[in-house]
Amino acid sequence: GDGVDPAISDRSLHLEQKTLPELRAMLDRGEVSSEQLTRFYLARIGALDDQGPTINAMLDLAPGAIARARMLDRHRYESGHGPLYGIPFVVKDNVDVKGLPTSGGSMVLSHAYPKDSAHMVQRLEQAGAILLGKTNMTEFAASYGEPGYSSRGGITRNPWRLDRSVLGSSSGSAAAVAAGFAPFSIGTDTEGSVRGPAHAAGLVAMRPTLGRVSRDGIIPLAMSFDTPAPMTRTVQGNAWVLAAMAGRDEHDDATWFNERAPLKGLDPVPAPENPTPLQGLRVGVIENRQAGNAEIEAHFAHALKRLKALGATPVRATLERHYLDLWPTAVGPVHQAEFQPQLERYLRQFDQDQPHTLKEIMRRCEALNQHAGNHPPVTPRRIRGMQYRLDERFEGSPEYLEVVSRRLPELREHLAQFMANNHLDALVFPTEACPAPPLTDGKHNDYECTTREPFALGYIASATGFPELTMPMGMTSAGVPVNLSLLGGERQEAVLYRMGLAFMQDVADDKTLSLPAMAPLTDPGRASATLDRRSP
Ligand SMILES: NC(=O)CC[C@H](N)C(=O)O
Repeated sequence: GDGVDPAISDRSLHLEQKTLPELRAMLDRGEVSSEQLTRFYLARIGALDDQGPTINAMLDLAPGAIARARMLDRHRYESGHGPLYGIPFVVKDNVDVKGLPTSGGSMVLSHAYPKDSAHMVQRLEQAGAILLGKTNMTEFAASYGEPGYSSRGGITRNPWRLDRSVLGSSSGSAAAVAAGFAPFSIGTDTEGSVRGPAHAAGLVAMRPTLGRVSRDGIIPLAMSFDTPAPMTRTVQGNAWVLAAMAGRDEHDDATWFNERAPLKGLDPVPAPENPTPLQGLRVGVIENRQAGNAEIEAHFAHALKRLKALGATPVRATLERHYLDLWPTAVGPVHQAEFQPQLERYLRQFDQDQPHTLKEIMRRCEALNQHAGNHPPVTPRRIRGMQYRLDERFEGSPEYLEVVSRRLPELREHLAQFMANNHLDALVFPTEACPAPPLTDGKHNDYECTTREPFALGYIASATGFPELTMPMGMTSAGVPVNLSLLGGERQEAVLYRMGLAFMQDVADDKTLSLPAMAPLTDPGRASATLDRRSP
């Protein structure tokens, strides 16, 4: 390559802090080019991911990103481009990208090259987005007590506090956006794998209605719940990304409704003149949930006041008890039954020398560990977890069929009824009852979590397939962000975005709140180190 462009050596641009809408405006005004942006992010990854704070957010980088950016720059002033044109992004390593392995973080799949890119990756690329690389993740997307760890990538660190977890399993996708490695990322969420990391990293994320976005080309965990989800720092940017990803795909039947009920109302909204833009919207405040942390409760109480000041009507809502404890009766049995057969169906696409069964994956994991001596790359707990999946295969069992054909539809039906009866546009609750936990089990005097299931309410969106928007509502005194969730009715993403836009705007205007408005790791010494290092 050539020398660093003067435009990006100008630290006053603070590209690592720019949100997607800000970058869109800068690109449109010609203040920065896509090539400059791409070089900047690659250099920043080079300086901060494997050295310095060792965020460990990234696995493989995509070759050709700079050439693609240069090509897009040549056509940038032509008409008809959408908001993602020329914008770099990163994607979780359980998503197929042609030319890179889909390893799911596992060393045993580090040479598993997919035949093609996932449908939604193709859609993002058609929209002009530039893939920088794949992100680290909890291996195979399920944690067995070690969120954010993979044998290929090691442990992902939380950019807000390096001794904290960024949760999982979309750990690298969250850390990358928070650390300023890309303005947006794609994660996947089965039972909270995007919402948890968004909470831990202070990001906006939408778990869309199941079927809004195709699951084609993604390592399955449990297809009854799996969905890709966009992660950003703003609500507007998030809506842009979801709109580009969403659509019907003949390879995923769940996407059938996208032509009949497309995403609506996600266009840029002019600055609200109206001080009460949420007038007429009713939010159900779940009364009978488990609290786990005093600071989160204080931020939540404040968030409700703000929603009210914006015109929304908070109403007390008491959920039927079993909605508060969906794992054992609804989510768990499906999760156990679906993983092995769905994974093995996915693995069929790979060449002969790749593993095609869960048993073979386990065998190779064990072989790896034997050669590694004292530091097994695959934790024994994970191998036990896979063994459990092998022992409990019951995709055809009466219990599983009962849950998928009766229980899950009932949960959907009853929740829709509950929201309709109470005229609720959304349910509102803290995304997690506890802040991002310490990375190790060591003593941490500044960590409080008094519930065993901080994510209990997250299973509602998984079990029903209804959309959930999560966004920052404050910072704890320990310096990690905490998020607010809005759970909407089926296909009601637009209403959630409307509320989220007003809420985040209001929060940004409130100078008394210390909010994760900027990417962490922005100290100027590090930024310059970033710029001095050359990218490929
Ligand atoms: N993929 C998922 O949604 C699983 C989430 C869960 N918290 C885990 O890390 O195991």
